[in-house]
Formats: sequence, C-alpha cells, structure tokens
Amino acid sequence: MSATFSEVFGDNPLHLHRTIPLDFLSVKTVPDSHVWPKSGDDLEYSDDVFSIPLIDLKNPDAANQIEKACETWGVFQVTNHNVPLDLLQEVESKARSLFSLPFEQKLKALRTPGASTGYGVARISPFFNKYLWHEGFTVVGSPVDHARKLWPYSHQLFCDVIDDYQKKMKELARTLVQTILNSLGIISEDEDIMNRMCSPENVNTALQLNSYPSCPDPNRAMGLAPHTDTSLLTILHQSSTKGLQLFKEGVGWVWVRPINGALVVNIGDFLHILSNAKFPAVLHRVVMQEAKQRLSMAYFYSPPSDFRVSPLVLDSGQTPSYRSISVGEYIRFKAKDPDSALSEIRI
Ligand SMILES: O=C(O)CCC(=O)C(=O)O
Ligand SMILES: [Fe+2]
Repeated sequence: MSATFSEVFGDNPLHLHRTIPLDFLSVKTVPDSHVWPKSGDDLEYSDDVFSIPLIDLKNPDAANQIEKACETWGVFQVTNHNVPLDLLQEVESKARSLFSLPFEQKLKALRTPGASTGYGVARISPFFNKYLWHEGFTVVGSPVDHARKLWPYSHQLFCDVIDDYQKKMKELARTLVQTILNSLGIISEDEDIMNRMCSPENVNTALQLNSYPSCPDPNRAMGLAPHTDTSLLTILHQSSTKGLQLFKEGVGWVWVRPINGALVVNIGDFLHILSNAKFPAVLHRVVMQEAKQRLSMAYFYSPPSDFRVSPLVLDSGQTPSYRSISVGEYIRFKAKDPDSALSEIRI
C-alpha cells in the first residue's frame, strides 16, 4: 500500500493546518482527508527475506555487530538492554490508557502552537497533503503538567512510570552512542566529546507516545509518513502489532518485526552527519497493516542545542560530506522543510 515520499509531499507543505487529531472512535470509514494514494512501486517484503539485525548487548561481540548494523542498515534491535520487561509493559499500558481517554479529555492536554509537549498530531503532519492515522503525546522532562489535566486526581503513577522509563532510556542511549562513537574511533581522538555532546544534564531528549488507532480500512490509511529522526539515535518500543517499515536502498520497504522485549534502535540525522554519512539516517514509516490499534514509544536522544555537529573525519584524504551546523539551527531547518534539511548542509 501507500504512496512514495515525493508523491504526497506537497509543493505547499503548510496547506493543511489541522493540529488536532481526528476523533478516530467517532468514524466508521476512513474520511477522504485520510485516504492515501496507493502506488505500485513500493516493494514490501512481508516475510523475513531481509531481517533487521538482532543484537544481544551481553554478547562480547555486540560492539562489532552494532557497527556493522549501523553501516548496513542504520537500524537494529537489541535485547539484554537493561530495561526491565515489566517497565516496557507498564509504559505501554500507560500509553494505552492515555489514548483510551474520551476525546474531549485528551484535548485538555492539547499541544499548543509553538509548544513541544502534549497531545496532538505528528510533527511531520503539516508537510503532507493527507492526514495520518495517528495521535501522539510528547513528553519533554516531567509529564506532570499535562498528566494533571488528563487525570486531575490520579496522575502520579503515570508520571512515575514515564520518569522511570525516561531514566532507563537515557542510560541506554548514552551507552549506545558511546559504543558507536568508539567504533568510529572518535572517542580516542576526542575524549571529551561524550561530556560535551551527551552530558546527562544538557542532552536533549523527548519521549513520544504514538497511537495508531484501530482503522476500518487499514490499506487506505497511513500511520506515519516516511521521515528520518532529528536525533543522534532513537530507541523505540513497539507493541506486538506490526506497522514499522524502513526504506533500504536498492530493496524497498522492509518490516521491522515486533520482538517481545526487544527495543529498536535507529540512527538519526545527527549520527549520520557525525559519521560523515557512513551510517544512514534511516527513512522509516508506519503503515496500517492490521485493523487493530498499534502503540509505540519513541525516545529521541540529541545533543544540546548549541552543540555543533560536523562530520568527524579521521582518515586523511576523506572529505567531509556536510558542513558544520549547530543542533538548534538544524532543528529549525528540519521544522521548515524535513525533506531538504540534510541536503541544505551537504557540501
Ligand atoms: O511507531 C513507530 O514504530 C515509529 C515511530 C516513529 O518513527 C517516530 O515517532 O518518529
Ligand atoms: Fe521516527
């Protein structure tokens, strides 16, 4: 199903202005505004012809496997990641209760224009001519202000689970970035880079809870349109319903199968730039494969806004593919036009 990026990427990207998701429970058919064109050229491998690397972080060879996976895929799944399975289940169940609230209740926590947190449509939504079959809830730091609006008398447990989850994600993200920079030989050249780029106090993080509501006609709807993440890397927990696909050059759209207890890690724009394009910033999307609701929790891990990202080219003779740019400036480029931010800084 579904259309290619360019097909739906309008000339006038701000053509649609809806910031409030559809009240999905109230519709019996997919409205025209949410019907995506079908294009015949999407190759989809529904079986395991190509499978994303699954890496056991306790394996002594894990660092090697991560480097290879970053280079070949830009994405991998990890087990033995030190995030307890019951915490994964709890965060999923909290997300489920949030999105199950009555529509009017969710609107009390609506993300306001210019703000980054709360309930709303996907950030990339305004850049497409069709709406997505998606609703999201974004957390930066503590979720308490919005949680209080959603559950005036009983938000504490939600906040505790979200805090706990973010803490675990932050540790895991740091370990993964460190492993990846080590594999590129960067840390031995610049010992201080982890402190400047990923100090726990200054690192930029966001947790995005995603719901792809149950859909009366999944083949005609799009969960999340193709995009790359504005992060060093993103760690994703997906519920057992399949939907995530990544675009592999020369192959097409490949499924990222849900594996119970495993987390999906994908390279975002910043590690792509730092690696001088050695690691792809993987283009991914969510298709509506099944009629039932799908949930995911994406944790974005990025350097502080004033950190300058540039290709860390170590081999003499290698030329940088991107110019240096501050994280803050890159985020502004991306917010203006997600499709051309990387090419904007390509040398
Ligand atoms: O729901 C998913 O599997 C992917 C979510 C995602 O790509 C995002 O939130 O950026
Ligand atoms: Fe994403």
